[in-house]
Amino acid sequence: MSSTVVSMQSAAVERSGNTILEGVDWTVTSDQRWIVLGPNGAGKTTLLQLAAAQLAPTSGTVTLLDENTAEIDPAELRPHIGFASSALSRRLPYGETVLDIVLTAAYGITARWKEEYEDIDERRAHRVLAEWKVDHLADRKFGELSDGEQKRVQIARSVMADPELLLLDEPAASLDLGAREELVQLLGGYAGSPSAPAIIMVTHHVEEVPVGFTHAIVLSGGRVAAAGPIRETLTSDVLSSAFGIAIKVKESDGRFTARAKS
Ligand SMILES: Nc1ncnc2c1ncn2[C@@H]1O[C@H](COP(=O)(O)OP(=O)(O)OP(=O)(O)O)[C@@H](O)[C@H]1O
Repeated sequence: MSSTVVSMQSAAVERSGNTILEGVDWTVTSDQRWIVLGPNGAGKTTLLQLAAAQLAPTSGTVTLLDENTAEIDPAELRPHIGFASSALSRRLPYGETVLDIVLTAAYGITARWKEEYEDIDERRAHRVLAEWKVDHLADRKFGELSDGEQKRVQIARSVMADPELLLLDEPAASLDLGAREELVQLLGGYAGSPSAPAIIMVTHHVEEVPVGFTHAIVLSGGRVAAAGPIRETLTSDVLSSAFGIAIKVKESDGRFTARAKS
């Protein structure tokens, strides 16, 4: 049975006197995989930060894994929430091995120091690396990997602690076509697994939406322009209105494309 993982009611975020998010009502359940889409500056990363317990709403409520984030130390929630973003990746020690990058996630730290790891952790790290097709790189230094390989290692790291919620901020950004397609396929396979956690993925491109993602939320100017089942939300009308340009969206075999209407 599915359970509610994220619940936001009238959530708003103000920063430096500017309203960045406003009136966000949103529920994510454990069996759902969400795409967050919207123009630059629409508030996508800010929404993800609310869902990661990295940011508290200025008003309204954000409940994560049954805990109101205003009433609990966010540090208690974070081990249950996997998060991969390029900002986080830049903080990873480039000289560490891929295996250590993933292993340290079991302890909520970024660099190996003097921890004694259990065999069971090491076996899980290899299993997770294999799941994201980077196990053969386990002994290589993280900083020496290609962008595509680093992205997959980051995701492996974010699922190492078996989170109940997985947040991905533009996981396919800057990847070439081959690396993007490889990642989108892996994400699709993962999203389709009943044992996967709830997933929320921010992207700029509908072409990056993996098969198996079930829902989408479209932001525009800090507000929810549309939210719901993916095929009802990633429509030409919704995206044309959110991006302010006539867009034609097509879906084929569970994958989406979008281009300006000529
Ligand atoms: N710390 C901050 N102080 C003031 N304004 C901020 C801060 N962080 C973000 N903003 C502003 O909030 C708005 C939303 O930012 P956010 O990064 O959430 O948008 P986004 O949809 O993820 O954008 P992008 O697609 O460009 O990554 C932007 O106008 C941004 O300039």
